[in-house]
Amino acid sequence: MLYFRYPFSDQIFTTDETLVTKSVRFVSFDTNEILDFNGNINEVSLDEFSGNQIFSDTVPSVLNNFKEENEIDYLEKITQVINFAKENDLSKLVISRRKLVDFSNDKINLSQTFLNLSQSYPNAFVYLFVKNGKCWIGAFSEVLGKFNKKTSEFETMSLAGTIPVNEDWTNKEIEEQQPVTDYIANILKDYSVEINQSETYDHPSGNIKHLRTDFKAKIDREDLEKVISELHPTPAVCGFPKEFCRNAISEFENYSRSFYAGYIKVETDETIQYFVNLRCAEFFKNAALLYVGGGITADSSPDKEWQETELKAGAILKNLSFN
Ligand SMILES: C=C(O[C@@H]1C=C(C(=O)O)C=C[C@H]1O)C(=O)O
Repeated sequence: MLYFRYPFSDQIFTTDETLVTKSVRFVSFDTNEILDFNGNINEVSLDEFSGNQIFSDTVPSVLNNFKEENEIDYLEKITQVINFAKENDLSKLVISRRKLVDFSNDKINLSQTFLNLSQSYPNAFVYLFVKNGKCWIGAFSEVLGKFNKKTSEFETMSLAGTIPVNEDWTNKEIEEQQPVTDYIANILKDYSVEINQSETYDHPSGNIKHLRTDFKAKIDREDLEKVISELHPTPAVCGFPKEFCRNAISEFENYSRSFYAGYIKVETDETIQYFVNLRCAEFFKNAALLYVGGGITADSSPDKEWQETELKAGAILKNLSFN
C-alpha cells in the first residue's frame, strides 16, 4: 500500500497494484534494495483516504534492542569525520544518524501524519507506504531528476547547506553546496550540449533553508537511466569523491541507510520523476527511526552538525500524530 502527494498539489495518489507496469519504485541509498509499486496511479479522495486510516500498531515489524547514538557519541564521531575530511582533502562527506522515537505505550496515526506533513511542506514530495513488513514515511523537496517525455527536457537541482531560516549564509554552506553544483554540471555536460544553470537561491523547508541551483538540459530518452545512475548519490547525500565517500560512510555509520538518501522514481504518461528520499522515517509497531544527516567539511563544528540533525529530525517529529 502506497500513498503519495506531489509537490505543490492537494491530490493524494495511490497505485492499484493491478498491472505489471512499474509506476513507483523506491531505490535504496546503496541501490541494492528495490521496492516496486505496480499498476495505474489513481487519485484517492480525502474522504476515502481519511476513511481508511492506518495506525502504527498494524505495522508487522517490531524494533528490539535498538541502541541510539547519543549526542556525546555523535559529537565524537563528527570530530573524527572532520579530521578525516582534512586528512583526505575531501570537499565534503555526508554522515547521518538515526533518531529513535519510542511509542511502545502509544500508537501513531500514520495517515494523519501524512496529512500533517503535506500541510507543513507544500513544496515536498510526501509518501507513506506499508509493504513487505516495512513502513516508511517521508516528505522532502529535493529532485534528483524530472524528465519530460514529450520535450526530452531534464531538470535537476543542487541542494545543500543548511541553516535556520532566519540566519545568514556563511562560507561553510556556500563551500558545501558548490561541490554538488560542480558534480552535476560535470555529468550533464556529457549528455547535453545546452545546459541551463540558474543562480543559486534560498530553498526553504519548514524552519530551515538550503542553497539551491537548478539545471535544465535536453537529454536523450535512452540516456535517462544512465544519467540518474551517474547522478545518484550526489554529494548532497554522499560526498565527493563519490566512491571514496561511499566507503567512508559505511565505515563511520556502521548501519544500512536502507531507503534513506535513496530515491523514489515515479513514472506517468508525461513524466519520469526521481525524488531524493530525505526527511524520512522507518516505522515499526513500537517505534520509529528518523534518518538525518548533514554534509561535513573541514570547517564543520560538531555542535552545529548535531543541531542540524536535530532540526532535520524535527521535520517528521513535529508532524507525528499520536493517538
Ligand atoms: C542529508 C540530508 O540532507 C541533505 C544535506 C544537506 C546539508 O548537508 O546541508 C541539505 C539538504 C540535503 O541535500 C538529510 O536531510 O538527512
